[in-house]
Amino acid sequence: MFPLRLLRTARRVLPAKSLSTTGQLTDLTVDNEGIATLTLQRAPVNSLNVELLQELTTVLGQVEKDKAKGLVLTSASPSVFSAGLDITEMYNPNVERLTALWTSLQDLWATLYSAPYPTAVAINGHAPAGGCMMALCCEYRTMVSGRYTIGLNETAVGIPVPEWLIGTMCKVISQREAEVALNAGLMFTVEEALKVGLIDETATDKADAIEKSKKFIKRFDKISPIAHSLTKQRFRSDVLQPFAKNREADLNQFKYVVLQPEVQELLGQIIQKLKQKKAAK
Ligand SMILES: CCCCC/C=C\C/C=C\CC/C=C/CC(=O)SCCNC(=O)CCNC(=O)[C@H](O)C(C)(C)COP(=O)(O)OP(=O)(O)OC[C@H]1O[C@@H](n2cnc3c(N)ncnc32)[C@H](O)[C@@H]1OP(=O)(O)O
Repeated sequence: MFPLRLLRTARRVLPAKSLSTTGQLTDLTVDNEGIATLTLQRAPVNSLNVELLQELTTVLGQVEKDKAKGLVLTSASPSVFSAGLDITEMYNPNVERLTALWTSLQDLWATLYSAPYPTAVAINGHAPAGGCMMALCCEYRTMVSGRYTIGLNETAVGIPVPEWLIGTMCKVISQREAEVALNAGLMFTVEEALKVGLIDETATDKADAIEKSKKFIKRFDKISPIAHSLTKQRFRSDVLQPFAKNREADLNQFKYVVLQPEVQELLGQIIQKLKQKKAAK
């Protein structure tokens, strides 16, 4: 059984910044209404390495412990929300580090997806793969308009999408749209994402996206925290429960897939392409 995470007492409204912490890779601030904003700040593209994944999970635990009214997730980059898993962590990897990478990603997904407080994301740039995964975990998605893309492109980088992530996507867009997109690793433009329901609304800029996210969190001002958290977890339990049972198998499959020579070759080509792109800029 996936442990239920209920907020048993009312959320506190804390004075501005009382919970604020700045880790190396993230920044957490709390406004005077008690809404926490967690900003990814691992330059240049917030790629998720072991340290960033672990710091995010720790900070989410802090947000829960301190009973913030809700959480807005965003990024400090001007054009990238998150580039997903750090590809260099998967290329010619040290197996212990690869294990830590996947275990930390599992922890982050489980913590954010089952968060007992309301969550929203202000997607202020590209959100491929793990970036899209974090957005999908939130209850409300606002994305800044522009030439950005969002989606689960794992198959394009040689990685099969795990069941729990397919389940997360199918809770947001139709199974048909999800199957077509995930099988081929398709990315959505902002307009396409809005059309299929992958995002809930667009924003003119990051400030607008954060304001819209906070407006969503304020919808819960008069809702009992226990009613909210239990209902949310019931909606998500059919994805959370099997995940909890299959964590070890999921980890072993990930390591098996990533260590395949053809996947290593593909990852090497992607790293090379990213380098060439930079050189051409
Ligand atoms: C059943 C079996 C179970 C197996 C389970 C397996 C997988 C589970 C699947 C899903 C779970 C969630 C995890 C998914 C896996 C991933 O996340 S893989 C990562 C996929 N990400 C990408 O493909 C994105 C690649 N990057 C880009 O497309 C672009 O960088 C960008 C994000 C669109 C930004 O473009 P921009 O022009 O602004 O920047 P640059 O491209 O110039 O990049 C700047 C800088 O950053 C480096 N970089 C970019 N992306 C990554 C990355 N993902 N990891 C590491 N480094 C990255 C790039 O190399 C540049 O570096 P520099 O040259 O040193 O400056």
